[in-house]
Amino acid sequence: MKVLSANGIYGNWATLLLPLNNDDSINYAQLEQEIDTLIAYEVDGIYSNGTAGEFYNQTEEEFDKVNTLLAAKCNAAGMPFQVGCSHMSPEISRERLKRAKALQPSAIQIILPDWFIPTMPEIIDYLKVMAEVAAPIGLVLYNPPHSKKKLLPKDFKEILDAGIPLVGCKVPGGDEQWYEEMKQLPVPFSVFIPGHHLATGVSRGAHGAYSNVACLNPLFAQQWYNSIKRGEPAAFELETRIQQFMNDCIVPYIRDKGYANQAVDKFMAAVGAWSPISTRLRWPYRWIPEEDVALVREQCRQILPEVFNVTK
Ligand SMILES: CC(=O)N[C@H]1[C@H]([C@H](O)[C@H](O)CO)O[C@](O)(C(=O)O)C[C@@H]1O
Repeated sequence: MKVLSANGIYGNWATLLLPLNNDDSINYAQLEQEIDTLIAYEVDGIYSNGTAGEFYNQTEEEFDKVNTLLAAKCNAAGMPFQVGCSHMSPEISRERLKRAKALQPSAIQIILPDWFIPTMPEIIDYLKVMAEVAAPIGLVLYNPPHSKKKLLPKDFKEILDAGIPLVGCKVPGGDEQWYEEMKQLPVPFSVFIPGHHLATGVSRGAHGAYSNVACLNPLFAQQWYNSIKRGEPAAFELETRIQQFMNDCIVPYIRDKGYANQAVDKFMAAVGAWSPISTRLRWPYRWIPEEDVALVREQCRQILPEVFNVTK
């Protein structure tokens, strides 16, 4: 694929959920099907090895296999894709990055080193080396809500002022003030915020979402983004209901029952019923039982009937 600059990275990007068999091995047949479906739905882009792709829990062989598959299909279809080279270990991440380059992704995602909290000079040094390895492919910095070092707008400014050619970020977002400060970054920068805040986020200057709504149903999420882009007021009304569904039916699994964010992403995919991927997460993380799907699907049908009515 052609390399994307900051302005080319926008819209509704779908994460590649890691399909697992009951023995925790990867179900590659389901993975292929998942990629084919996302391509057929014409999402704005697909990315691998985010949290919901369980990047932190794959062997190097699995990493290569998952991403080779994704690259072959996306390159053939002309679908923009990003490879997640994120890893808690800087060394493993750098090696993943070297191998991912050969797959010709549109961009590459990384996280910050994740054992001892890195200082700003260490962060800049890390990103400088990673950007050199990645060039001419751009880097997107994934700074999740649970990151040990949470980057503020001023930190992104410091990184960009130091000449690090990051093309974008994937962050939890913030209030109006946060959006204002992100708008003032010194270079074009692709700011991606959580999926269920997309209408408001785009209205405040965000470029898109590496989206949890796409976990629920990628086609629904894409049509919502298209409506946001057309400036339709209905897109905001829909956002209210998406957030109602998230708050009432999904957040309690994280807040009250202690499930991981990625458990919820896979659960939402099962609720949306667009793929046969199970709710299972790799050891030792707990996943939400399949038995919960039917009830939440019913609740979702009440709040968001569109999820089950979308057609191309
Ligand atoms: C709310 C939301 O959209 N969550 C999404 C997050 C955030 O984009 C990211 O953590 C930045 O906040 O990324 C994922 O975990 C991922 O990459 O697999 C998918 C998940 O659905």
